[in-house]
Amino acid sequence: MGNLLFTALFTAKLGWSFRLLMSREGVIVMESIIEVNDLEKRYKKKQALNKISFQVRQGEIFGFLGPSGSGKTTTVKILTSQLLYTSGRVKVLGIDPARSRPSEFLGKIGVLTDNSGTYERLSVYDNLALFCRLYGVPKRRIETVLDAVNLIGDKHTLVGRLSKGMKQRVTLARTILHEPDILFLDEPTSALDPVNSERIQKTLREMNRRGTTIFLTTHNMQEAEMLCDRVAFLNNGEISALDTPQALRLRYGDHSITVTTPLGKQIVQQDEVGAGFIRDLIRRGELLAIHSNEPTLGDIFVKLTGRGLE
Ligand SMILES: Nc1ncnc2c1ncn2[C@@H]1O[C@H](COP(=O)(O)OP(=O)(O)OP(=O)(O)O)[C@@H](O)[C@H]1O
Repeated sequence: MGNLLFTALFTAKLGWSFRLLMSREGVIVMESIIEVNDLEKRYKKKQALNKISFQVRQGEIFGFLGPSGSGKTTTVKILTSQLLYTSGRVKVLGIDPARSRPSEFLGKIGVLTDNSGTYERLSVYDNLALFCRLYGVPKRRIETVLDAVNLIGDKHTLVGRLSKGMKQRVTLARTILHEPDILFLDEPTSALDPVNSERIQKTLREMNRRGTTIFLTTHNMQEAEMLCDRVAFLNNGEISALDTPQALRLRYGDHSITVTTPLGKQIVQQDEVGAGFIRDLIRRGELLAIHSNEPTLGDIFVKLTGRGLE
């Protein structure tokens, strides 16, 4: 962005105001929707975040991956104005969450964390109706969000009678009720079975296609691979890598291929020697199968940090 000619050219209205910048080449680019610089958080003696920096672009699904205790929830709480930070600079939709006015800020974001409460003694529908009033959203939105989280058939059930996974889906429905510009999701599918995880992931992709930026924390690497445009690896309060899943796989893969021949499996490097070997196998009709050995995000995490994501 160093070669930007003009800033603040336009203020477009897409739910919130964002600045469009024009580069020297005349290409319009969008500013970051989340900007974090040298963010530090100390809880008494515990250094939970150690000067982390990252940006999230408008329209991205950004994954924050890290094992338990790495600082994911702390980051989400800071970004959503639930927790004050020790030092650094943080901007979400151009606002410092620590200095935000709840009435201005909270209507623009949706937050799903452990403590996103629902009322156990109210039905699913009445819970959502309450939040419709709070956000000034028409009640007809309730059917749409219940369908998105696969709870239409349970709308008259008391929330207290639902399973943990179903409660998590009610909370997600509440989180997306007011169509926020940014969704912060802390482990959104951790309590869900595979069918409902898939349904929620589909809903998130649809919301993203309609323009919602999503900040997702997870230690589920398949989920991150499937959903995220870019991921950051968080370890002990520090970011050890940040890029698209594909770029990370290319950078940290060993560029080898597994070939299956009548004699069994063999690992071959992607170089001239390997190419010659594969050509010979094809000529002799002995190449039965071929697979690239791309690492998973979990493999890369272990390679970089020496520990797993679980
Ligand atoms: N209120 C608190 N007081 C003291 N230490 C805390 C507090 N909250 C979190 N921590 C510590 O800060 C570090 C980061 O915690 P955080 O909850 O952000 O991690 P996480 O990556 O979200 O973990 P998990 O996946 O288990 O939720 C941990 O060492 C945790 O013990």
